[in-house]
Amino acid sequence: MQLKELASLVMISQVSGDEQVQITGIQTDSRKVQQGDLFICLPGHTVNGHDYAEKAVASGAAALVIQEDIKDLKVPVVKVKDTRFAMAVMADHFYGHPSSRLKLIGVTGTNGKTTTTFLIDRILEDQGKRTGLIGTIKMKIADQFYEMSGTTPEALQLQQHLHEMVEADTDYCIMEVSSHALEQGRVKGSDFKTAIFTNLTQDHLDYHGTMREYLGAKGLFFSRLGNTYSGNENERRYAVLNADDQASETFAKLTSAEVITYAIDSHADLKASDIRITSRGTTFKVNTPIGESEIALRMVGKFNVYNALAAMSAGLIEGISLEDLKASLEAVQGVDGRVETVDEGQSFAVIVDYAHTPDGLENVLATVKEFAEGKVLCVFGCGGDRDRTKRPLMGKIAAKYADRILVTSDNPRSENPDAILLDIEAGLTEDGVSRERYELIVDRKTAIEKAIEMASPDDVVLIAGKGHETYQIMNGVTIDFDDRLVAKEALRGRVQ
Ligand SMILES: CC(=O)N[C@H]1[C@@H](OP(=O)(O)OP(=O)(O)OC[C@H]2O[C@@H](n3ccc(=O)[nH]c3=O)[C@H](O)[C@@H]2O)O[C@H](CO)[C@@H](O)[C@@H]1O[C@H](C)C(=O)N[C@@H](C)C(=O)N[C@H](CCC(=O)O)C(=O)O
Ligand SMILES: Nc1ncnc2c1ncn2[C@@H]1O[C@H](COP(=O)(O)OP(=O)(O)OP(=O)(O)O)[C@@H](O)[C@H]1O
Ligand SMILES: N[C@H](CCC[C@H](N)C(=O)O)C(=O)O
Ligand SMILES: [Mg+2]
Repeated sequence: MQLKELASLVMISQVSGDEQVQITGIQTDSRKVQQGDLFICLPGHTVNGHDYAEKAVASGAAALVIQEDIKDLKVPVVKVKDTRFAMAVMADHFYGHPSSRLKLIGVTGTNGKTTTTFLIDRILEDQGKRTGLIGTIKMKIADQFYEMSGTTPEALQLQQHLHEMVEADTDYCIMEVSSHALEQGRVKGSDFKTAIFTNLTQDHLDYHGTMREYLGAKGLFFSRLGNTYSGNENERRYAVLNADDQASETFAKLTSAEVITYAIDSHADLKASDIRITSRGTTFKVNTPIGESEIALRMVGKFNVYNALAAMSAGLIEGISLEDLKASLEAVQGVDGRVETVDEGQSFAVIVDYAHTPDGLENVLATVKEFAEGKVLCVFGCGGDRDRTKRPLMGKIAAKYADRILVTSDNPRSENPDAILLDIEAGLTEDGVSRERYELIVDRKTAIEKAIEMASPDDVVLIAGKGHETYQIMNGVTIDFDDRLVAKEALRGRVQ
């Protein structure tokens, strides 16, 4: 493709040099540039991509896209106002508008994105569809799996992955859309058929600043949806909203797509009732626009009823029958690291969960409390280089629900691990929790071993925060660490 074809996508752009130069790839990381690539310089949060322009040229970049002037460049240059915007539209064009060649379903919200995408994936696969999945745990293209380093890829990688899915003949891509992604325009250029909202509670205030800004970022997903709607079958767009979350009112007003609601407490198109939770699963009744059903999930927790309702809504949009939705949802064993039990035949329960926000922790602790016959022991921490204000809140929640609390490390990253524990302790002790009820143990392995050692028959040990993660990032170094394996080892070593 010629440079001028890509440059013409951005109205306010200026090309210097040969605009007929051939572009064979697009890259935003100088370390990955190959001969013939177009290197797009992104301003960045830590470093400035413009500083790597020369390196990119030395590695073979055929042309550059910049938003800041760079002197003495030896290749053609396109100057634009916003290289992130240019990246999104150029990548979408370069890869042949992949999002218009498959059905794209996106899930946003503070908690429940991964779980909901997995449920939708299962529902569609059971209909014989070829699916792609992009999110926190993995990327899937038909039957191939790939490691992911974040939740929502940058626009360039996203368009590339969608293109790979089109090439692999997938009918759908179901993806998680994080608030960071929305704020940074990572999904610009992606045409979603269905946009799903799970919930909005506190997280990521380090990045968004206030809940208002965080709400604004999520709102971008719905305001950009359905603007081309004309009644044509292929142009129909849907916003699936959780009516029990007040943010949904805002999103319903922002979108021109058809709104479908789900809820447990409020009036909604899909409404669940008669929820029953045991240590083995959750049953509920559901009223939908096409009839009633009774569902027995193998997944534990009221929050999973919300995730199931969101997934059912996506299924109904695709014309799937209630019987089939029920069969698919009931077949799901669970999602990796989400309320996952570790069973070595012990007399108490050990559960690993990915709750890493105040709301997530409160939900999972409330769920565990509901079926625990003995004490609840909770091992958890809070991530470093992330929202600090959630630390005391999570401490307070642990004190409210758990009988014994072991505060420990959860990816302290570049921060002092002891200082993070003290931030959590400040909230934990706010309501006068006694000193015997909690301990601060920086080493996560020791904390897990201790909780397992302390447990009595019928107790529940909840290890929260890392779920499927297989690493711990401490002092900037990443080491292998898997809560489930550590718990297994500790259970095997325990004197029963
Ligand atoms: C705050 C944030 O979102 N940062 C993302 C951002 O990094 P950045 O802007 O700091 O990039 P940078 O490192 O300054 O580099 C700027 C430019 O220089 C280029 N560069 C850099 C070095 C070099 O040698 N050569 C070179 O060309 C880089 O490729 C980049 O284009 O762009 C990078 C490349 O796309 C991302 O990897 C990075 O995610 C970081 C690692 C991150 O931790 N992000 C988290 C907060 C995040 O986005 N999380 C959400 C999930 C949250 C949730 O919902 O729970 C997610 O969607 O993953
Ligand atoms: N609908 C929900 N509402 C509240 N909490 C939930 C919900 N679903 C899951 N959780 C809790 O949040 C944790 C994370 O769930 P999940 O991985 O599905 O969310 P996510 O939105 O993908 O998270 P992330 O932003 O880190 O990718 C679960 O382990 C569970 O404790
Ligand atoms: N997507 C979330 C995951 C947090 C998981 C937790 N284990 C942590 O490291 O804080 C984030 O990057 O903020
Ligand atoms: Mg996720």
